Amino acid sequence: MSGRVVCFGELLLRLGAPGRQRLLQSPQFEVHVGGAEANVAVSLARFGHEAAMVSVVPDSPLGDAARGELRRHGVDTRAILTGAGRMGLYFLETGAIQRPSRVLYDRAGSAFALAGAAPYDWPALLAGASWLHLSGVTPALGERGAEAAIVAARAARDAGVRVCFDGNFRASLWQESKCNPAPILHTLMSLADLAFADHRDIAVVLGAKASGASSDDTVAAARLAFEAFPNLQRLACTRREQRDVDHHLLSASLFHRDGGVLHTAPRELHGIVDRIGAGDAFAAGFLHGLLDGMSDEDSLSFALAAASLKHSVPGDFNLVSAQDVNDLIAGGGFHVRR
Ligand SMILES: O=C(O)C(=O)C[C@H](O)[C@H](O)COP(=O)(O)O
Repeated sequence: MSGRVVCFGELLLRLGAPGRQRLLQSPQFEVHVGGAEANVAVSLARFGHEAAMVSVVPDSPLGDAARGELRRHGVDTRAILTGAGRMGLYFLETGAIQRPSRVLYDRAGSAFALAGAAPYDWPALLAGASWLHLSGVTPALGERGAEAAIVAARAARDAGVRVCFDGNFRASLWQESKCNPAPILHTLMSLADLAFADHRDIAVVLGAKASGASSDDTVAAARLAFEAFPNLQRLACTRREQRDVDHHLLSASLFHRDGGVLHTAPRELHGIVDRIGAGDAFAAGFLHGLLDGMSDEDSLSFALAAASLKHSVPGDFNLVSAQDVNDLIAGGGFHVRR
């Protein structure tokens, strides 16, 4: 069992300070293409699925390069349109010892944010799709982004295409947008069949009702989400415990509308190379499980292993195959494979 997955969101360029340097400590940046939903599209394509990206980039060498990078990884890029505006950027400074990593967005006025809902012919784009994937990043770009995300999710529901929504709460973007996230995210969650959200995302949407849910009480937050959102069938999240900047424990939970709850054992991640994109790798891993007809337990285990492997790969994309993930699950060890 497989199916086409349509991912909708902004393509970004990441400009990362090399190694563990501070931003602009030296005159170089390492450039990677990213963006939450594009990261999911690349993972799914690498896992063997038909993944299409729907977006708008500027008609410029930067937009062309970003589109080309997705195509190189097997994503269907025919619905990456061009429009007026700039390329969205983010700057990354990777932390070390007691200095945390920092992301600085520079994406106001991007072609994607300016485009709003207008350019997309959703019935055509969704034809033959089994899922639409989108995230809380798009509505955080401002009123036009919020409208675009809601129109896309409604079109998917109207077309009988399941909606996968990743909360991806970005406080700095919401602040800049001057919009109130709660009602917009509430609408999007109400359209989703599958959501990636933890107790903090749920508290943003449901306010005081869920804010009592501590990190030990994601179960209660999930219950509130199922009450509030009748279309929601499954809710998944990761939990990260940081031992130090390069040593984390990553585990995952899955909640099902029928009351089923699954928690994985933590995976221990030492010597982290790059954690950005691990949440997107998790979402793609879980979707892969569902598309391949795996049980919820196996899908969750695959998703966690995929997210864990992302920590070993520089850049936003999780450049691993389903075989790499299955090898990790099988406990293949760390000998050089020859
Ligand atoms: O698209 C955006 O606005 C982004 O922030 C791009 C980020 O590279 C990914 O979304 C990473 O997110 P995680 O998987 O949670 O680490």
